[in-house]
Amino acid sequence: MNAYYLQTEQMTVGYHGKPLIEKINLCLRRGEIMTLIGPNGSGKSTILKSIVRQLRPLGGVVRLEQVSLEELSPQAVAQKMSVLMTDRLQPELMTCREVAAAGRYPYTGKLGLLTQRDWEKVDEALALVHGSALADQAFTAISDGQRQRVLLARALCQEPEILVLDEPTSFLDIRYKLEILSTLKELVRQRQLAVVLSLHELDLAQRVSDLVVCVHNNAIERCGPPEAVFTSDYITTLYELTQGSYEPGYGSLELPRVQGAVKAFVIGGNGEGIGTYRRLQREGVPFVAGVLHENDVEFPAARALAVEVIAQKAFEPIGAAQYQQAMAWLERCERVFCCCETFGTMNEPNRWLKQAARERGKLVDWTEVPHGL
Ligand SMILES: Nc1ncnc2c1ncn2[C@@H]1O[C@H](COP(=O)(O)OP(=O)(O)OP(=O)(O)O)[C@@H](O)[C@H]1O
Repeated sequence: MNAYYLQTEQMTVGYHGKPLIEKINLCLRRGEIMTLIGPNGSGKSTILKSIVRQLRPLGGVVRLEQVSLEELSPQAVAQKMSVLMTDRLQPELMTCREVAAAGRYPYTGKLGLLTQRDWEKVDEALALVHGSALADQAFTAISDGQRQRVLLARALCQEPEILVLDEPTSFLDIRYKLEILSTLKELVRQRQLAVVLSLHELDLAQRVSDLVVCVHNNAIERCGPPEAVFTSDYITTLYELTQGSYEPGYGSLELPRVQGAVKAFVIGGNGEGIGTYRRLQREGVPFVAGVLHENDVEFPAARALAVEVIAQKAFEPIGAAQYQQAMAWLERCERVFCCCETFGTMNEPNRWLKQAARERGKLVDWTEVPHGL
């Protein structure tokens, strides 16, 4: 049986004896990634700090392989668990290689001397996070993102069985965000690590996590696989979104649609309309989109940003009713944008719409439209 590696049983966390979240029960196996999400100040870091003993839980037990952390020596814990928290470390006069090497101390003797083998592990870990070139630079003289990678190397060369990371991707540019999360995913697969982390990037959380834990309203409000958590309705509730919307398919956010008298009609399809919808939104132009198949990749963006979307059921040719509805809007609008170059049997009426717009002198070449339509 694949037993749980990490378990929190009725763990209550908080500060100065005052509970913030009570009776938290979380379970994680090796080979799995658990991600904590939730709004600022909801308690993600507090939970992580309590798991790693930086903060003493106010109640309950944290177990590693069924053994309470209280019963394990600090060195035994350090050989199993590496931690990367957001606290800004400012070690004076240390090179990045020396900072990363601190991860090896659970394995050194009393004098803390590193062997050749230890240094090899340090260099391997630096290479894993693409930090080899930073090795001899002063830790205080590199960027926040570079520092984050060196600290991850420190956590990795500790050769843990479980990694606990608080917002490991903050400060990283998109390349390193992707690289760090892919490295983590690979380590989880190859070394059967267990990983607990907190993330603010919902799109990344959706892609890397086996389990997502939602922290909100002083509770673990929901916990489950990403498919169960990342629904538009729930993410709106979790983050108390009052503006814009969340699109679960891509894990993306859209700004609120522009309301008001409709000025433009967009003939979309094939994903090519998304850029136009966003530009009209940015420029404050209320628009209608159509005729779009409900399974078109751009349908969610159109639904989020257009005043109205004229939709056709998936896999069905555009029907007469939808075409007439679109024509009625087209007649009323000042401008028509067509993002499609190609038409087929399923969207032939969109070609007629484009032709109608051209005949009425309404068809706009987007590239020639000045800003502030
Ligand atoms: N040392 C502390 N003493 C007392 N209260 C604290 C302390 N640190 C954090 N808190 C409070 O605990 C609550 C949870 O904070 P925490 O840092 O765990 O949230 P978070 O979900 O990690 O937030 P963020 O997404 O902004 O990092 C907040 O209300 C915060 O003000």
